[in-house]
Amino acid sequence: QTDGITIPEPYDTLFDTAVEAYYKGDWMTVILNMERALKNKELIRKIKAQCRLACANQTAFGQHIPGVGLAIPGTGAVEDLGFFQSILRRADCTTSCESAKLGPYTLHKVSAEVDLEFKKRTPYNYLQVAYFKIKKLDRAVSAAHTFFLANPDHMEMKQNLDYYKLMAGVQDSDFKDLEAKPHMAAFLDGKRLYSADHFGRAVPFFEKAVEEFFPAYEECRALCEGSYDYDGYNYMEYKSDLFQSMTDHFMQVLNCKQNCVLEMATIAGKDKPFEDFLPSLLNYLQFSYFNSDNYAKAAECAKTFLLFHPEDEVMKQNLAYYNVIVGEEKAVLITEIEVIKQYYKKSLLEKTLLYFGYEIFGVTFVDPDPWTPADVMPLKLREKQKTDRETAARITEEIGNLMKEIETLVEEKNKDSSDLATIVSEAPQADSRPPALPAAAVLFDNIKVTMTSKMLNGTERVLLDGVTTEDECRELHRLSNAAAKTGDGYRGKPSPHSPSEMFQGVTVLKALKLGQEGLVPLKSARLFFDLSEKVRKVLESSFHLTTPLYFSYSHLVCRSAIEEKQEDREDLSHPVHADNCLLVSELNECFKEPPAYTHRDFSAILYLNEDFEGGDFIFTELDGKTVTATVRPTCGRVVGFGAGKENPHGVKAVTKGQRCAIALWFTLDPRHAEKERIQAQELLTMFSSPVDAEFQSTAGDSGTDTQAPVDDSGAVAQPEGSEMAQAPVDDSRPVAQPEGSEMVQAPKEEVQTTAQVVQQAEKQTDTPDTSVQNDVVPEVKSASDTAKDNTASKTDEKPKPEKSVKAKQAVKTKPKQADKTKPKQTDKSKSKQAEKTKPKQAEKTKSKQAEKTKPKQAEKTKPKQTDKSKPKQAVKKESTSTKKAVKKAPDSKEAQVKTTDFEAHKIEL
Ligand SMILES: O=C(O)CCC(=O)C(=O)O
Ligand SMILES: [Fe+2]
Repeated sequence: QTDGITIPEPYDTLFDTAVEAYYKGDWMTVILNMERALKNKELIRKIKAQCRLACANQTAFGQHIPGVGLAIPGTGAVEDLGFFQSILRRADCTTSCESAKLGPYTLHKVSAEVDLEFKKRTPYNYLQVAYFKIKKLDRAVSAAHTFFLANPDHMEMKQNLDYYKLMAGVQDSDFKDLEAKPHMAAFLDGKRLYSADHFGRAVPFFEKAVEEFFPAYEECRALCEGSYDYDGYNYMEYKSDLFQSMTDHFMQVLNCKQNCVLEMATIAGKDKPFEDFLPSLLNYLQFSYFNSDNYAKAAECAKTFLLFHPEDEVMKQNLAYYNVIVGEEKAVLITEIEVIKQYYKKSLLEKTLLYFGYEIFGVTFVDPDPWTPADVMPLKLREKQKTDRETAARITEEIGNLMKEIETLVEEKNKDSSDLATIVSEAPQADSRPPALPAAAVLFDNIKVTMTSKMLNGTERVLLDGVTTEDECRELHRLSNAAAKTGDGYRGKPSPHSPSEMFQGVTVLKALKLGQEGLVPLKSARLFFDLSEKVRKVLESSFHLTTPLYFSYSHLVCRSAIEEKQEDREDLSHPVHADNCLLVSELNECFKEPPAYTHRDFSAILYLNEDFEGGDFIFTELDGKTVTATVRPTCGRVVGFGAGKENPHGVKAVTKGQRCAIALWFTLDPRHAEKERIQAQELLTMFSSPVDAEFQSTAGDSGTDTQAPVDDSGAVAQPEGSEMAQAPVDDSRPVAQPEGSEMVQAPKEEVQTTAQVVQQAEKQTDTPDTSVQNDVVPEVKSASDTAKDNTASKTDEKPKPEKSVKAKQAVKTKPKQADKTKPKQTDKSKSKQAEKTKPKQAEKTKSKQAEKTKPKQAEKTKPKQTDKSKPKQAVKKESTSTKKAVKKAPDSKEAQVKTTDFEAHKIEL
């Protein structure tokens, strides 16, 4: 506390306290601290923005050049000093304002990790659980809703929400977005009404959206005036002179400010901001005004829209139409909306400066707006971009040719059907390397290398065939289904990756346990164990490893298409991800840091069947979209690959039938060798001891079918390799929350020791549903491991961002989704032109003149007119308007392009 002002407590500390309390089940402390963390974060944001905006007012530079809004510091040495004087005063003002209200700068600096948690709305995930536990349902619901909006792929939260909807005492109004940005909330409300043709009712919402846009925009911009980001520079070596360093920092700030447009246009949980937000908003508003007979306002909006898109034919025609109705005299007095005009001018000027910085200093500027006139970009840059585009096109063509050559090569190679031994002996080996482990070919002579890294267009990739026999495939397929019947690692939940598929998984230890209990044939469980060992050896050999691979995790897993959920399906069965790093496809980066399983070095999938549709395995580039190779699963085929960033991969939607495979992850580091594997080995040794011989035979006889209620805990089950531990919902899901089961579900058990795992596995039969949090176990650690990284793993224990979310989102940009939310404008703009003689328009037009000349155009944007439009008239105009609509319509179809991209460079096997 200073001078009666209370300095807000840092929100990262509050967050940590809340998380700690969560694991102790101290719900009140969770709520108190998490709510305060959210409040303080917002408060700090507000204070900073207010300080900077107020100081900008107090220490504005010079006069404004009329019509441009550019400040001039003056001319001559004395005025130059005046300029710097203003700078000093501004610095004094903001620094003292901020430090008086917030304390020292470092107090509120948070790590990128914490920042990400708040961006992902993780606090609401904790709050949801805490409020649920203390029976504050309305709060739990709004927290759940708020979280889900930003994490729409979160299946657990979806289930919670579905559950809440059915609960007594929960109101529709409880489903609130607690983080809604007022302008976006108003816009979305308006858009909903608009889509339902309630134009008049949409007007106040769109108006509010415009009104709320600017304060939020200014706040966002003020927050850009932070410290210089030395990213990419060595701070110690950074030696720019006064003006260069001022320029560097200023360019960064200006870039950030320009990008506020995108922040304003971002909708929680959507991967792409709303395109061309402000002009689109004006477009919606003009048409809503038109339909509410407010032609002057419609004209004002149309005029303002034309600032951004002066060549837009439809809007020009609309404006002409409105002008006629309003009357030319009044029409000339209608001007663009002032605040938007200023915005436009300022933004253009900023772009000019940024392009200057780009051209002269090489500070990259990617224009966030689609409306910038071409000549704002300096000629040289334009030419450079043109050459770059041409080069890119040429490279694409060359790659295409190369691919063809490769394909021919592949065909030829396949003819030779080279076996592993040849490949191994051909492979270049560094002289200094110790001799490779024994070649798998020596051990297993039926195995063929079908494709090498090169053929698969990547590095550390291999495709092997003949690893198992048809009989073995069938046996393991049966095992998977038998194990699933007794309960799978996913508790009968649908796939954690796609709502259109069912997932079932079983680990080696789980299978052996089931075998021991006589619920599945022990022989099959043993086969599972043996085959995974075989793959391990083959992989060591294929990659010419000189040190052994250790198992990190093994999983027999099936994905089944849910028949009635296949229509209009656009998602993948398994979103593109990498197995040991967090893929952020937007950045073309993969971060090798927790919660990724960073110790995983190699992955292999052994396929067991092919009688299903879809389900191809794909390798992509780091963008998560460009497919570099496709593998069709088939019995006995293994795709092996390095688990890192060089191998982003995913699984295409399984649209019919069931796809089964053994997924294996390996590490080179013996310290990370899977403890469960050792347990499994011990069990196997025990089974083969004479004492158990009798038991074994009964187990074998018991067949695959059983009615016995068996725990489905899959105590060690873990979501797919790439998937990280999930949020607390997992263990607190209201559905999974019978009183008394609390102990088992306590979050602190989330990370289990091997001892616990085994104990739990042993208790299985009498605890039918103890599995709740088991499949969120990030990694089974030994007791000593757990103790060892107790401090470090504090963050590990937090609900973790789902690793593949980003990749998922990137892949998900689907045409249909875009369509769903589309206003009918695209259709409308098509139809308008054709609509010349429409009854509605005739009715609406107030003057004869108007009727004669304008109706068609205004009508263009009308909903539902498509049907009515006259074929002949439509033909010619429609083609142009369609194009335009695609470009300018608020929800453009651009997303479609992505899906096509996704198929690029595909090599089918
Ligand atoms: O099943 C497959 O083909 C791949 C699965 C995968 O990539 C994973 O589980 O990490
Ligand atoms: Fe994977």
